[in-house]
Amino acid sequence: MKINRIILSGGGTGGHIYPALAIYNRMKELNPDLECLYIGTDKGLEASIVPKANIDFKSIEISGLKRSLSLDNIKVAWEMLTSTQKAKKMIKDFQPELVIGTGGFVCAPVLYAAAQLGIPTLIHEQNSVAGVTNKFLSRFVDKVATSFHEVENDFTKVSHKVAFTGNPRGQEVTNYAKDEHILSKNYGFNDQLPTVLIFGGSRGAPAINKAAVESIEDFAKKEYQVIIGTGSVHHSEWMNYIEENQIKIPNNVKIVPYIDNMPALFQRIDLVVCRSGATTLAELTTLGLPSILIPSPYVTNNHQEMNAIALVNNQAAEMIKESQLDSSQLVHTIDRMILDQTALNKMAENAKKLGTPHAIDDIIKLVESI
Ligand SMILES: CC(=O)N[C@H]1[C@@H](OP(=O)(O)OP(=O)(O)OC[C@H]2O[C@@H](n3ccc(=O)[nH]c3=O)[C@H](O)[C@@H]2O)O[C@H](CO)[C@@H](O)[C@@H]1O
Repeated sequence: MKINRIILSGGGTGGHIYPALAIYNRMKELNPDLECLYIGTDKGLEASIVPKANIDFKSIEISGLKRSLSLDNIKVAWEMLTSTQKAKKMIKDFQPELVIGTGGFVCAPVLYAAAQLGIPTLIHEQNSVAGVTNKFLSRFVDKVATSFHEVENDFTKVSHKVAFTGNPRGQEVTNYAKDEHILSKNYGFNDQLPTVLIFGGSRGAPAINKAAVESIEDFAKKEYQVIIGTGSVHHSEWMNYIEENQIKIPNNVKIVPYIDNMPALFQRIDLVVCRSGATTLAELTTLGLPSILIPSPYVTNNHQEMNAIALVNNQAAEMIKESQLDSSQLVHTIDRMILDQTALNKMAENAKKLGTPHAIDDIIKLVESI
């Protein structure tokens, strides 16, 4: 079956956006005539990530539904009404054959409008606990693709629509050719030395940034190199901190706001220190990358800790809780892991067993079954 026109929606954070782009990239590879419109909000990361991927981007306005009773929800209900009308117009103008949503509030009006117009719809849930938007939409869409079997508990009333596929980003990251010189070209590093990548999800994590920045003077004495991705909004704050505290950044440490080419960089990384957002974990597992996971304690139902535990239980990662994180704990754990190549290889192997290298193809099959 050839699909020539699709609308994608998903937003707020990278964890919702990159899976949508991964599906698009594969569908475009299979059908070069594919045309795509991405609907997001101007406030989410999609407003910068999607145009960079050369995909047409249109925005609507919608904020998050509060889980508790709140006057703000009246505003959200009003926005939902008006943005559904706006989304309907965009959908009628674009005439898609399929609409896919990958989570985040913006999907609610877009997928709801598409379902009302009778256009085939699919949503993808990345987490082990379903997001509010996906739970709401599951009643109206045709198919619900999942990445954890545990999430089926959140979709019991629509179990006939649910299918496990894994996270599309897992399949996408395996398609990148290895660039042996990416470390020297992009970071001025030695291409031969072990390299650690520290980042806190797509928006950055203050606690991880703090521990990493406070470790810089220790990192200076090490035989490995460290890239710290602070998250765009936090970068200037930490660079000011470094200047005010007269911390000298050594040659084996590089601090950047955001990494645009993560799949390419991952190929040359030996150990990752990061949050345990579901899309990041799909990448780490499919590539077989050892990691130290520091779950965000600020997410719905503590789902990042559950995500992390799934890896830890399979000896595919180590976990440090944010409450126990400081620079000495961080440096000590990195040292212990990076100096033990055999244990690192074993962890990589265990991680790979949890990967989802066929996720997109499984989603495409699911679409074809609608
Ligand atoms: C605080 C919060 O609500 N986090 C949620 C959000 O996280 P978040 O958006 O951080 O999601 P993930 O960790 O799942 O994915 C981040 C994505 O951004 C990429 N990346 C990150 C940093 C960078 O510099 N460059 C870059 O490309 C990663 O490679 C990955 O593809 O969505 C995830 C998927 O629904 C959830 O599991 C997380 O709990």
